[in-house]
Amino acid sequence: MTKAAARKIAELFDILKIDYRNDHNTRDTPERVSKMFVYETMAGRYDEPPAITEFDNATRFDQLIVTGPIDLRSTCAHHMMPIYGEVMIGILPEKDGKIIGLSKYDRIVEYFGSRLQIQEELTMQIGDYIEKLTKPRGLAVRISAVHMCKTHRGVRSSHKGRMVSTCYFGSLRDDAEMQRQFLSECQTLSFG
Ligand SMILES: Nc1nc2c(ncn2[C@@H]2O[C@H](COP(=O)(O)OP(=O)(O)OP(=O)(O)O)[C@@H](O)[C@H]2O)c(=O)[nH]1
Repeated sequence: MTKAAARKIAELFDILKIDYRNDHNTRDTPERVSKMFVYETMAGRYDEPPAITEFDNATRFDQLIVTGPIDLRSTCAHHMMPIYGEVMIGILPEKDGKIIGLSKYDRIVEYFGSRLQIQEELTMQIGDYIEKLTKPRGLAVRISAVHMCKTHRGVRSSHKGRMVSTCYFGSLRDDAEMQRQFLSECQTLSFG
């Protein structure tokens, strides 16, 4: 796949009149970009989802857990420009359910970020995956991100401008008080 993609990127460079054959800086760029797509920025399309260790909820802990900020690195589906930001995840565990290792939330974000995305779908995909895996009582996924397709081209908006998207699952969907608690924890974690 990397070899075939590198050939096509070289073809694109020819069309764009980028002389990668003679310019020492771009000589290996078709191969580099190809490897970056396959092994890095779009790896989530080709790799298996991360292995998730599940534990019994031995102490029957059923209060809100919030983890974050988890760094988000993704790529916009429309212009293939970077999306970067932070993800906060809130979990209301089921007393008789499963809990997963804390680091696995970061791995799940990395996995779904490593492909062409729009933020709304990314938010849902992370939530759906965690919900199916652990069946918590409630779940919240909140993403705050900068879209470089807006800051580095097109409208060239402020780098401070972010998009925030939040998805609630299970009992958190209709529990305004618990949503407030989640948002308050997000604020605490964001500002240390
Ligand atoms: N809702 C949503 N919109 C996004 C996201 N990422 C990019 N967009 C927007 O999707 C649109 C891209 O489609 P077009 O309007 O066809 O692209 P364009 O003509 O190059 O638009 P401009 O960016 O305004 O120059 C732009 O308005 C982007 O700002 C996202 O994650 N969610």
